[in-house]
Amino acid sequence: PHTTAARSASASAVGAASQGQSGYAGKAAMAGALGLVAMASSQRKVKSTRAARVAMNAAKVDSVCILGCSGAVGQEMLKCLEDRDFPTEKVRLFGNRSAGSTVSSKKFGDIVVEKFSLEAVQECDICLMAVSGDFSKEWAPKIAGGPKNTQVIDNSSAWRYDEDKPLVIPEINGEGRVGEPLIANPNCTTAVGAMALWPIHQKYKLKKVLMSTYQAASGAGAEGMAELENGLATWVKDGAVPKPEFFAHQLPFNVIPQIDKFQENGYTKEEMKVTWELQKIFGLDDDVKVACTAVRVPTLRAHSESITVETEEPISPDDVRELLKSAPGVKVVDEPGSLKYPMPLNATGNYDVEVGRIRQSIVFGEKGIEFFVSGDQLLRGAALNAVIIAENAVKAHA
Ligand SMILES: NC(=O)C1=CN([C@@H]2O[C@H](COP(=O)(O)OP(=O)(O)OC[C@H]3O[C@@H](n4cnc5c(N)ncnc54)[C@H](OP(=O)(O)O)[C@@H]3O)[C@@H](O)[C@H]2O)C=CC1
Ligand SMILES: N[C@@H](CC(=O)OP(=O)(O)O)C(=O)O
Repeated sequence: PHTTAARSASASAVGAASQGQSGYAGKAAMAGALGLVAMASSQRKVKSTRAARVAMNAAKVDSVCILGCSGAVGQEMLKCLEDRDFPTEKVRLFGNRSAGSTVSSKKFGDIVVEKFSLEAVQECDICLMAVSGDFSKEWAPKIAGGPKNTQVIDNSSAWRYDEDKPLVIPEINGEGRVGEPLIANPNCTTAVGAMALWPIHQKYKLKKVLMSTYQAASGAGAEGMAELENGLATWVKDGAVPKPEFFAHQLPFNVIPQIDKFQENGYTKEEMKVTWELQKIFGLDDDVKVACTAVRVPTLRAHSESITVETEEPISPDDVRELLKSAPGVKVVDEPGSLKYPMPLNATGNYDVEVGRIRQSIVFGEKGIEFFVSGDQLLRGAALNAVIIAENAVKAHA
């Protein structure tokens, strides 16, 4: 059946593809759209090609599954597995409303989306989870282990703050924990900022971090993207934006300074996630302070952040530029004279987080800098991060 979710997600992906994104970005969005269109229209049965059983210790696994394959993150996970030539014989897809539809994958063939069941997911070596935190709370611990010793890499916030569970950005703190049965992926805003902050912390030691964010509609999932697109399309047609159903307020022509629920201290949960998760991933001392203001903006994809840091050691913009040029997962885009700086449209569909506008802070002087980052939160903050963790797990078991 062609579900509402599949329809709106495919519309979103087509929209992203036609939003002026070039190269990988446009292609990625269009491929996602085509995949969902195929998923919706085709009921073809996938021929069962009984792959030779390859154990986890042969640098290639039998099967990887994506649980939540039709969502904003799940669709990108399949693209990452394809683009990175992930060492697996087979990819299986699980969903709820999308179950029964077919996704056409260039690399893995036609894949029929299966309804979630514990037994079916536990037939896979690795489960990439892109479902809600509540779903993950209930099912991730049951999935991890089982007859295939299934490893779960979870994108939700369910396990991030659990002391026993690794919270991993592979380029930062991935070593040593790749074999754990359940690994948590960070919040997308945290992951995008962390790519630039980690090299700075290692060299100059962070003392204070102040962040303001500009977060795209897709951060709220496929339905968030659809509401932004539909709102703009209706405004063009009728001259008015419909009442919001998904976001708390109208997003077109607006910005909303609330993402997730307010906490007792006046910050939102999204803002506190940045504090909690940078502390855990970087292993920050309690006296290093991190504060964030998280804002939803009417862009489709890629989160941007304005970041000010105070450091223990003197720091200069030129040194930071040089440092970040060789940092993994980072691309320095910092030529104000030729109007080159990070922007979400340019970061969309790219693995690297763009960093620019690097300048000495007039607040913190020689021990402070300010900069701007844009990174594709569906990739760096979710799908790509999870797939790199899984790649490292396969390599480690080889
Ligand atoms: N969007 C983002 O930028 C980021 C999201 N995350 C996290 O990743 C997770 C997924 O987010 P996102 O992709 O945006 O969400 P979406 O709302 O776009 O997608 C949700 C997915 O969950 C599936 N699902 C829901 N209920 C079930 C069920 N009972 N059984 C099987 N599948 C089910 C849906 O399947 P179906 O359509 O078939 O019903 C859909 O594929 C969330 O925990 C989110 O917090 C993390 C970082 C970034
Ligand atoms: N909350 C983020 C995306 C997200 O899903 O984050 P988390 O996985 O921490 O709930 C946003 O809306 O942009």
